[in-house]
Amino acid sequence: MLEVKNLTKKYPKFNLENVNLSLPKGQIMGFIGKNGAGKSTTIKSILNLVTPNSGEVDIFGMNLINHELEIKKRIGVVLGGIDFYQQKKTEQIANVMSRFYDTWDHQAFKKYMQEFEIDPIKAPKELSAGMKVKFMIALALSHKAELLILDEPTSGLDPVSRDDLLNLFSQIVATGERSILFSTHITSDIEKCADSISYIKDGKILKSALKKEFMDSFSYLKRPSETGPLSLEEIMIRVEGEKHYDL
Ligand SMILES: Nc1ncnc2c1ncn2[C@@H]1O[C@H](COP(=O)(O)OP(=O)(O)OP(=O)(O)O)[C@@H](O)[C@H]1O
Repeated sequence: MLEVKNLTKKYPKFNLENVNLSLPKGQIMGFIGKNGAGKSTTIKSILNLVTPNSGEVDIFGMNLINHELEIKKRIGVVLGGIDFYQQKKTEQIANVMSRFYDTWDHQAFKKYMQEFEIDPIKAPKELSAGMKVKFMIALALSHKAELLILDEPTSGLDPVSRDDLLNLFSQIVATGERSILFSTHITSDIEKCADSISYIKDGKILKSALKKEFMDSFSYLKRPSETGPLSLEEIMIRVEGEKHYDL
């Protein structure tokens, strides 16, 4: 579904260096890293929303630069909230969206809106944070997006809404036909639903692997007294190290 090869993006004070990621069909990849590690920069570079300095992105087996329109019709993207058409009803937004996608299925859209309990006459500004993400997902599923890329979709959600959204992710990929890449710094989100984990630190991928292999690869961080496996939170905290303030 998604192959990222040696993606590099240079900002004046930050470098994204040789990012490699591989996401097969039917899987969820959790993309984790602390604030400022480069998660959003990676996602924007993958989508060509910022121009990478080098590297290649293939989606559905096609090069993104050569087939951008074709590929983007088949993906759904959620980057933060909804900052368009704040005043329009969600159903009016769907009508606009439907014109861009020849795969648009309006019956499916109505069904998703019912399933997700989103009122079609509400405007985005009247939706809660969780509802906004679900509305964006309803739009993506209605144009039959096969790959969903979401930047911190669970940030700002309460534990119940987060759990609900993560269950939805699992159900979206359950048929084996769709894949999801989502970034977060909430480790429990990843533990709950990701098949694979990619960990970015200071602009470099520290490890990208299936969940078990990923967790096992950090067992060297265990202290002698610890017998059970480390949680992802413990792994992150130990990898990042303690900061000492000179107060
Ligand atoms: N447009 C830009 N111009 C210059 N530097 C930028 C730009 N966008 C991001 N950066 C820098 O790139 C680095 C990585 O930022 P990025 O937003 O990718 O991190 P992140 O992992 O998504 O963080 P967070 O979890 O806080 O959202 C930061 O140091 C940031 O200041």
